[in-house]
Amino acid sequence: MTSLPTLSKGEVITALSVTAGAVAIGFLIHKTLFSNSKCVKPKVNLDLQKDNPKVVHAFDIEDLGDKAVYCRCWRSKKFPYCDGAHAKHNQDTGDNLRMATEDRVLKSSLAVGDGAENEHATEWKSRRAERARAPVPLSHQVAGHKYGIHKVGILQHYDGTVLKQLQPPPRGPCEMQFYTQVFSQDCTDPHLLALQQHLPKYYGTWSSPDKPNELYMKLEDVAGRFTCPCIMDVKIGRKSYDPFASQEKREEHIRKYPLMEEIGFLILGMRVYHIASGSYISHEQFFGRSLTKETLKTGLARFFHNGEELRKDAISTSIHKIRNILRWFEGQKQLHFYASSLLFVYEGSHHIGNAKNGNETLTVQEYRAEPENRSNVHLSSSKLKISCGQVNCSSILEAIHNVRKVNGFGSHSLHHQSMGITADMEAKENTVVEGKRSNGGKEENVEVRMIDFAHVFPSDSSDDGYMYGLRSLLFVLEQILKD
Ligand SMILES: Nc1ncnc2c1ncn2[C@@H]1O[C@H](COP(=O)(O)OP(=O)(O)OP(=O)(O)O)[C@@H](O)[C@H]1O
Ligand SMILES: O=P(O)(O)O[C@@H]1[C@H](O)[C@H](O)[C@@H](OP(=O)(O)O)[C@H](OP(=O)(O)O)[C@H]1O
Repeated sequence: MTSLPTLSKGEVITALSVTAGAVAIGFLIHKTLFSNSKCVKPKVNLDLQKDNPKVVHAFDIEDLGDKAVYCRCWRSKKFPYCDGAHAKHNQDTGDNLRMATEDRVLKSSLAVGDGAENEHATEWKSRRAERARAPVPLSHQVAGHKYGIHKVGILQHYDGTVLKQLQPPPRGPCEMQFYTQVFSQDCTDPHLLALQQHLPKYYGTWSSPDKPNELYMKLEDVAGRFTCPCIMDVKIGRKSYDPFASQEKREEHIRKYPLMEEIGFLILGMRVYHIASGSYISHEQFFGRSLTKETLKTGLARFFHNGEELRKDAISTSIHKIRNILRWFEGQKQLHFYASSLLFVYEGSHHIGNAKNGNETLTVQEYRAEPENRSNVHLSSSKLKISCGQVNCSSILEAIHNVRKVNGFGSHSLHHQSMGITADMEAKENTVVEGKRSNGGKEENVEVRMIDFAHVFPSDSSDDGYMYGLRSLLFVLEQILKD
């Protein structure tokens, strides 16, 4: 048996020190390289929802108001909202946390009373309000031009009106000129006054603060007061191009719908509310162009069929309204309308009388009482003066003529003629007070309005092409009713 060497006291102490050092170094190496505990760092979240794998808070942007001040130190008693706990945390630890400092945080800046931050909050508030007021594409546009990369057409203003961007000259300025004259406060021309009731109301011009040079016409939304509006756009007249159209444009229009001359109208688009499915069926321009003399009646009838029944009430009210428009045309010889449309709207929902209160949209009287809008009209008038030289209602013929001349286009004869205006005077009785009619529920559930006036020309004869179209349309509608 081998005996262990005997160590002196000094040797024992040295050996123990070396061993302890080696163990300590080994422990440190192990801890650094292998131990899980290397991940254990001071925690941000000390005690909030510890049984939850992830603490998530979602906020609706619309709900963000003055209380949108969020805790970032995770020590708030009101978490996720800030209670000022970060101040103590910063003091204790030398940290530099603060409440959430996003754009939407209003309370922080307001509470602090810091001028710059208040300005920031005010600016944010106004940006938010601006965003909420930004126009959106009109959801119920059934035909017409669409512009720009996003192919946006008519817009919907937050106040319920629609915005139609001015088309390039001469169309846009001519259309604006036409609306301005018809709805001028100084207007005394009985024909124009009588025409008001057949048009969407005109509320002057509008432009966005970002793009003040893009001018829009602000118009009554003809479908705005309906719950489930069925809408159809029908172009009226034997020619869909004006007398100054190039040969190329004439040929293109004739090629697109050779029957226009004979039929006198063309369905540009429609959407119909189908009761059973609770959804809209839409037809675009190709549908209208595919209709022949044989299929025209059934094609047109589609607009009045809700999948369950033919809405004869809507047809007869439409006929009544078209007759009123025809009467206006029979009494005037000063304007010719090309490529202009009739916009049909009827209430598609089950309950007749469902149309929203007509007074929800501005009446002309209300508009006239509104100073902001009045200044808009002055703006448009002064712009017009530059191009037309005048805005007096009595001189609509010269004004339209001038717009066309300024833009290098010709004009029809400028002769004024005095004519029988009995029918117009009758119609004038009803002028302007749309939405306050008292002739029963049915009328209020149907609209037939003239729209699209980019090609209106002064004349000294009656507009036979347009009247032909109206009579033809009346004939087909009456046939549908009879059948
Ligand atoms: N005042 C209005 N109220 C409701 N909808 C409207 C109104 N004006 C236009 N619309 C919608 O926008 C569509 C196009 O309108 P409008 O005919 O004025 O535009 P446009 O671009 O000049 O047409 P086009 O390409 O036929 O010349 C209409 O078919 C209709 O759906
Ligand atoms: O229905 P589509 O096939 O889109 O055809 C357009 C439609 O006829 C428009 O009414 C017309 O504008 P105007 O009524 O102002 O003439 C436009 O002419 P444009 O191409 O000259 O703009 C046509 O292209």
